[in-house]
Amino acid sequence: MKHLLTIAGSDSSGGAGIQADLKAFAAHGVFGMSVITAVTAQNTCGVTAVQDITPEIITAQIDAVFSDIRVDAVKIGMVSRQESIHAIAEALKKWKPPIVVVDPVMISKSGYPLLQPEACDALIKELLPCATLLTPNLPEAESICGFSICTEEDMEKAAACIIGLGAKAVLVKGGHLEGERADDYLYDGKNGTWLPGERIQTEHTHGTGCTLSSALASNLAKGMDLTEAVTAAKAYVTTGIRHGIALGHGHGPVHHFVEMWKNAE
Ligand SMILES: Nc1ncnc2c1ncn2[C@@H]1O[C@H](COP(=O)(O)OP(=O)(O)OP(=O)(O)O)[C@@H](O)[C@H]1O
Ligand SMILES: Cc1ncc(CO)c(N)n1
Repeated sequence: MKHLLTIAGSDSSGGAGIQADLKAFAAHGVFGMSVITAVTAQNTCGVTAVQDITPEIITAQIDAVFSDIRVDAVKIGMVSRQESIHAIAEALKKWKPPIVVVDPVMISKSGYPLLQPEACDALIKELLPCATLLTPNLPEAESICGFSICTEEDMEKAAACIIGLGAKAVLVKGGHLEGERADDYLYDGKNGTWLPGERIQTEHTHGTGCTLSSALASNLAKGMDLTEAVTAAKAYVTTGIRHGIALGHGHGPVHHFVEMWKNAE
């Protein structure tokens, strides 16, 4: 069995963050572990408060896992403070996990900042170069690249810019583009691939980005190549969005289909 670690924030409503990651890991039949970077008070309507975990406790959690257990892949989500980003980058240098998927979380769907403004530079300089694959949405890619992204051509330009900054591969997600499509663009510095996706008309998209990056890390750990891993992860999140759960009064979470136990006997 593959062992996966998520380094991310907790979402009390269970739709995004650590909770989404562990559900996606379970659905992919891998063993999930977690390092919590922040506790958010959050529901389907938005985020009301954030308490960051200290860099020392983040490092201690990472060391506790790696000193005892083989880690086949790491997924990194919300890390809001510069000092926490630095601690994680140092720990990655020390433990050298073979696969690191970085979802550069910046702002929640409801508009709450999950990355402190002064930490954006550290994310670009310290975490981005550790990424086997970086998975920015359009506003995140805009912050990283410093230009606005409105067309598919802009998405391709952003992907090239992010490779130039040191990520080994990048998936620029088109979920925030206007129109009928939710196409994503994968680029590894040599080959570019468009992954077609139809936009599903729904309110219930809480946790799409977290789910996609965790599915991706699982697929890569299981030995799929980049294109296979992204194709399968996009299919997983699309099904999850199609069956989004009308929970609470705001944006309900994507569904995770955990059917593995039926085949376990
Ligand atoms: N309404 C939709 N219909 C179909 N696919 C979608 C829709 N919204 C997003 N996606 C897809 O979901 C995946 C996650 O992308 P998205 O842009 O939503 O991430 P995100 O903004 O980082 O999410 P989060 O807010 O959870 O951080 C991408 O593959 C994207 O194309
Ligand atoms: C903890 C957490 N991580 C990531 C997201 C994605 O937006 C969120 N809403 N909450």
